[in-house]
Amino acid sequence: PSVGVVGIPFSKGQPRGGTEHGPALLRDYGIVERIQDLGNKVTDYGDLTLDAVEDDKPWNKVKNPRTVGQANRKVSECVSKITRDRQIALTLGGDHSIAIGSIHGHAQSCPDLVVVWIDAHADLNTPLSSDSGNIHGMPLSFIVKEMAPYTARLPGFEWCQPCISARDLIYIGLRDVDEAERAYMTECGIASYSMQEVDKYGLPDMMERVLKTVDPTGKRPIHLSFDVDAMDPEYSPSTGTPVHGGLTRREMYYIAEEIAGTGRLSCLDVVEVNPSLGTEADRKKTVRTTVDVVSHFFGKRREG
Ligand SMILES: CN[C@](CCCC[B-](O)(O)O)(CCN1CCCCC1)C(=O)O
Ligand SMILES: [Mn+2]
Ligand SMILES: [Mn+2]
Ligand SMILES: [Mn+2]
Repeated sequence: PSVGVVGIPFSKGQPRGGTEHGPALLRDYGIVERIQDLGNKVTDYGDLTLDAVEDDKPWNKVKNPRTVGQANRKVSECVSKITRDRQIALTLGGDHSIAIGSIHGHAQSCPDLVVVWIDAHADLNTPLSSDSGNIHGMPLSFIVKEMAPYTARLPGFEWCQPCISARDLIYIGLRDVDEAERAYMTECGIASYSMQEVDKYGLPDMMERVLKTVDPTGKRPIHLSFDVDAMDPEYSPSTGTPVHGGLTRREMYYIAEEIAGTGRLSCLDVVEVNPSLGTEADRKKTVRTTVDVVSHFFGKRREG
């Protein structure tokens, strides 16, 4: 298959500087070559140029709304182009707010996509419900149509229309969900396989249920949004919002191999690697694990 890689050096969806260096670090550790060596045809589109918007005052408590909105408009245009050319888009973040643009852009060329969101968090707060005001905790509230009654239109997001239904979204790995997010998930009927279900069903059964729930006909393009904090901090310590009790390296390999096995992966976001956090050893461990996991999304199989 052919893959289009784009770096999204962005950190304004959250307060910890460093995620803007994610794309460079992932490239330094050979993420492009690893995918090429697996027989994929890879086009590297380089990094987007993302500027801060002057005088970008908060909206209520929400920080950097115009800067995040403007950046995601560029992400949407880029991902729309890559997926329109029938390439699998690989977006290298950057914080998770970039998923607003990547799903929006992907949906322009693949309107029947489904979203598998692998994360410790639901990222379903709205500009009104968020206690942090960090947009990386809100991306899905801009994207899920059923969230419209609970959210607000922000300056900088005039271009962004919700583009998926709640039934086209499913979570894996949740273990730190805010009260409001839990309520929205119930209200909108969004399916989720938290770490409790991972333990209850075990990965093989769970992955079968995940794919049957969100794509029963087994025909729809998959948008996989991978927040590295879904993994246990033992494997990915250098990330902004680590939560204990996460997925192991082996579990991520299995999930990635199952998704790759569908042959329908159409866009993969890899977000929230923050090289500025933790020790040098933490940084190395985080990026090496992430590059390894990504190779399993693009054809690496332990069976050979
Ligand atoms: C759980 N929601 C948080 C974290 C969002 C993480 C975003 B991700 O992209 O990394 O997944 C935390 C909200 N607060 C809960 C109460 C204690 C302080 C943080 C938020 O800021 O909305
Ligand atoms: Mn996230
Ligand atoms: Mn997260
Ligand atoms: Mn995170």
